[in-house]
Amino acid sequence: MSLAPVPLPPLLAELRQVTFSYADRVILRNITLALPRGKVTALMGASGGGKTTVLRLLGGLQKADSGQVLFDGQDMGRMDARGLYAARRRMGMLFQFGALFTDLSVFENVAFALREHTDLSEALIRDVVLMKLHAVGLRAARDLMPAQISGGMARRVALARAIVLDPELVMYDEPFAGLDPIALGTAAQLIRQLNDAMGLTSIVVSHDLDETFRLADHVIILGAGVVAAQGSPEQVRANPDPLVQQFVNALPTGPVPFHYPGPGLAEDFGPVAGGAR
Ligand SMILES: Nc1ncnc2c1ncn2[C@@H]1O[C@H](COP(=O)(O)OP(=O)(O)OP(=O)(O)O)[C@@H](O)[C@H]1O
Repeated sequence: MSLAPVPLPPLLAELRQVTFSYADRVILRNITLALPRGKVTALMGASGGGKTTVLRLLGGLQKADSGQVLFDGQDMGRMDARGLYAARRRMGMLFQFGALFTDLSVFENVAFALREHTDLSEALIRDVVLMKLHAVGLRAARDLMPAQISGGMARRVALARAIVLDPELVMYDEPFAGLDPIALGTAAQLIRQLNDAMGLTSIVVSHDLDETFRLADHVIILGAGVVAAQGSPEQVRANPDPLVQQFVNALPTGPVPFHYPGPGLAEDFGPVAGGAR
């Protein structure tokens, strides 16, 4: 008798009714979102809306005030230090401007996590590093120092570093920031290729609307601490919510305010002629 394989749950990670605050400032309000397994999810929204905070919660770097952060069906909020460490080993993170170690070569930058977290032989480390560098097109750049490579290449080295331990979930925080259009297109294509070839699940925080909508299978728009929309790129584009429309059409005015919330003008400058507030 042959046993049918047990199907994997369709979601690799989820936030369920999560609320999170820094001190007494609520950043995320009862949000529920899902990362479908094997897909590229884009997390977008206005600056300061809590996107990086979502990544930090998924990575177990912050704890939710309430609600559940599930990774492969397990509640990260209930894990002890050992469980968290094991979960993080299954994740690769490429954080905003994640700098390379400037005094290590490209090769050593990628090898770093292998040396820290495994006891692989030198020969195996070499093979794994060269394989990852090959995947990002930089096998021949192994001996260069970070100062000798372009910004786009550095981003690709950081990508090779993020996938060196064969993670299941890769989190990219603004992987396209500061890249020219060609390097940006290359980075997006790489994220897609690595996701599909390595059977990863990816989440990409990005402000680049066009590239990100092209790249993603699933889009989540965060606005003012809540999920304004989530679904396929087409579903999100068609969502009539004013905040979503302001965002997908890059409109300067709409529900997302220009000013960071705080005291009124009169409070800082005194009464203004004409009654401006
Ligand atoms: N360590 C911290 N302590 C207090 N407040 C913080 C901290 N980190 C972030 N915040 C605040 O939390 C809010 C959400 O920040 P977060 O970095 O998650 O937003 P974001 O959507 O990623 O923004 P951006 O797109 O500009 O990077 C911001 O208003 C920020 O000021």
